[in-house]
Amino acid sequence: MEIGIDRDQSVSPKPSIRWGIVTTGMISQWFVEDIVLDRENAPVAHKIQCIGGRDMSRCEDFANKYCPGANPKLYDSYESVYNDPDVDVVYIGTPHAFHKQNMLDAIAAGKNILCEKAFTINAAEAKEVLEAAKAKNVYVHEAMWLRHRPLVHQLRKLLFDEKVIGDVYRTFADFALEIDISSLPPTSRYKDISLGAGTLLDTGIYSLTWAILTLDAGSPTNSERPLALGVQSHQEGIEVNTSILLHYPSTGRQGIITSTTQSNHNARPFCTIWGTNGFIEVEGPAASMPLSFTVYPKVEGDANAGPLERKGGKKYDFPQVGRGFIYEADNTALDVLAGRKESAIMPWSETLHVMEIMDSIRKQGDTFYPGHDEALEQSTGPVMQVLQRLGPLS
Ligand SMILES: NC(=O)C1=CN([C@@H]2O[C@H](COP(=O)(O)OP(=O)(O)OC[C@H]3O[C@@H](n4cnc5c(N)ncnc54)[C@H](OP(=O)(O)O)[C@@H]3O)[C@@H](O)[C@H]2O)C=CC1
Ligand SMILES: O=C1OC[C@@H](O)[C@H](O)[C@H]1O
Repeated sequence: MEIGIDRDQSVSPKPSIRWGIVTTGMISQWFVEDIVLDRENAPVAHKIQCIGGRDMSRCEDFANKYCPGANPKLYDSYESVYNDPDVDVVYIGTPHAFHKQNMLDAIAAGKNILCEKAFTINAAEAKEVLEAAKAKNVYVHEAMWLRHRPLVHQLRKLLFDEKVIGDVYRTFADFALEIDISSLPPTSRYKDISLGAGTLLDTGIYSLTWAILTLDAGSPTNSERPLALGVQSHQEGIEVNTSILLHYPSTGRQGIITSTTQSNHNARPFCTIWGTNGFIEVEGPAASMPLSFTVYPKVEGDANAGPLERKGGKKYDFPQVGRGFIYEADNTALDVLAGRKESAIMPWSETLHVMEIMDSIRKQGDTFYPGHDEALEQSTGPVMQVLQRLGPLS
């Protein structure tokens, strides 16, 4: 069957896309529940063509619970999803450590891919995947769903086109999620280093994304490489706290970025952006799920004389459909149907850009993933590179 021909044109005369879902885990559940929602104005009809997992009974339960009525094929292997000729695009929801191999396998079978964040464990793995995708001429897209939200597009328009807060100079962003590592089973993806456990790749990536989106007007196609200084702390060998200072040399803009699994107490708001004429607070349950932002004028007065009152702001609300996965799903479908190989919202260069910044932070923070990071561990870190450039200190 050709891509994009809806099998039931009488009911839904719109383009359609057939998804092969890899894993029955939590994110696959969230993603599938959203994309099968009945939406009047959906630009694409999303079909769950098949579901692949390591266990057939989990696949059955998944299909019954999260896409009843979709009648997908069920497979007890991921390979069967890659080899299903009726799949237009594969959604990969395994833990980060498997993303590289899963994507290489899907690419070898000639499949288009939407793969969960973090795209891979490090930038070298990301390059390997993207080179394979290029050679095979398939679509690959990192599922950084945040970037697809209408809220983000509106916020960046106000920031960089309309300059509603003047010239941006600073952003704070936080992602806090309380996960008691010691009480988790050793097989949990939050505890098992071989699955990619650690806050930066899991949730710090959102805080970093907020800083990039609000400090770098050139993102995603012409991103500037910021200076990134990071510290990380560990519990039972797992990175549980990351704090990063970002500095953009061309503008002097700075970001303070944090992620932790030691507290549920997210910064409120989870993101604040300051400019020369005002500031913006972004709110929502977490940095992955922004629901509104408020634009405030600059707070005037002498801070030394006492606490200063903020003046009333203008609030922009963005009620989401489902959990908010439809935006990346619709855009992915439209890309694939149009024959594009990259997403304009999260192009390959931006995935590499983010992975390279995270590599640099992990190098400084002494967080390495065995079996993935040997080259990174042996490389010269960013702080040493600066010291070497400066020469001997007298
Ligand atoms: N965009 C977002 O908001 C979110 C994204 N994520 C991302 O999604 C990915 C998966 O996270 P999440 O769904 O929470 O993880 P889960 O642990 O809930 O699911 C992962 C699934 O991967 C499969 N799997 C294959 N091998 C293993 C293994 N050795 N150990 C554990 N699972 C294995 C399993 O599915 P099966 O048995 O069916 O093969 C498992 O259910 C991560 O990369 C994460 O960063 C996660 C949460 C939210
Ligand atoms: O992407 C994510 O967002 C929500 C978090 O709960 C989860 O750990 C993370 O993977």
